[in-house]
Amino acid sequence: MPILALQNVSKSFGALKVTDNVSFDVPKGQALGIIGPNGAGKSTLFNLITGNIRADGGAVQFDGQDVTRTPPMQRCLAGMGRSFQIPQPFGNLTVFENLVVAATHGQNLAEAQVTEHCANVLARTELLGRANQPASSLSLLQRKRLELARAMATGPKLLLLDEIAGGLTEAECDALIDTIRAIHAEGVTIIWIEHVLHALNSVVERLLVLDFGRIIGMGDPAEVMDSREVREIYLGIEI
Ligand SMILES: Nc1ncnc2c1ncn2[C@@H]1O[C@H](COP(=O)(O)OP(=O)(O)OP(=O)(O)O)[C@@H](O)[C@H]1O
Repeated sequence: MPILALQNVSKSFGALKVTDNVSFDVPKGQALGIIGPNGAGKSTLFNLITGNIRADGGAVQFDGQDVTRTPPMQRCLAGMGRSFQIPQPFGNLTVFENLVVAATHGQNLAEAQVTEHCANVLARTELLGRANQPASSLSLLQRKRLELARAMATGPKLLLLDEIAGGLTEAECDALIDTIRAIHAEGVTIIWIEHVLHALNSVVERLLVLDFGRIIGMGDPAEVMDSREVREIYLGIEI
């Protein structure tokens, strides 16, 4: 059974069709990459999956349940965690306090378990040494790590990452990839939108390409990247 299934999901903003009859499944434990030109509808697709925006048509199933009309908070409690393209921590709270907020509200964890759970997430995201620092004082890589940690603190079965590698140096990117790989190895299903293709392709097992809200390619990353339509539309290479 897939952990996530979209069937004919559509969304328009006025006359602009941003999600055009999109259907796909994600098996449990898989890492799926999503690529596409700016404005292709990638973040909108995440918003439809998490419930931040309501689809005009179609259905979303998560972990065997129809969640098409379920609010984002309930989807989070059911096991969907996400990072945002622009990190959105509580700047005045410490790194640890940010995780406590996520763990307390994002999953049904007993109060006595919160501290241990958050310490564990800090270790897995390599933020233990920053635990008592205000979030506003972090470097870009640390803010990306905190964004990942906040999503992990909600105890996700499905982790949605929105351009988490953007703006990092090569070395920082490699360090973040190691962390994401380790999370994936623990069995967390991942859907990752990313423009940094080498980072994405070093983690994902399957690639989905969006263009003007439509899926124009899906499958093995190397085969998808090699297809004529993807090379023409996404990479702008004339064949
Ligand atoms: N709330 C909204 N109201 C109106 N138009 C929107 C809204 N959200 C997104 N759009 C438009 O929908 C289109 C797709 O936006 P979206 O952010 O999903 O693209 P994207 O593929 O994530 O782009 P990028 O790679 O630049 O982040 C864009 O033309 C955008 O301007």
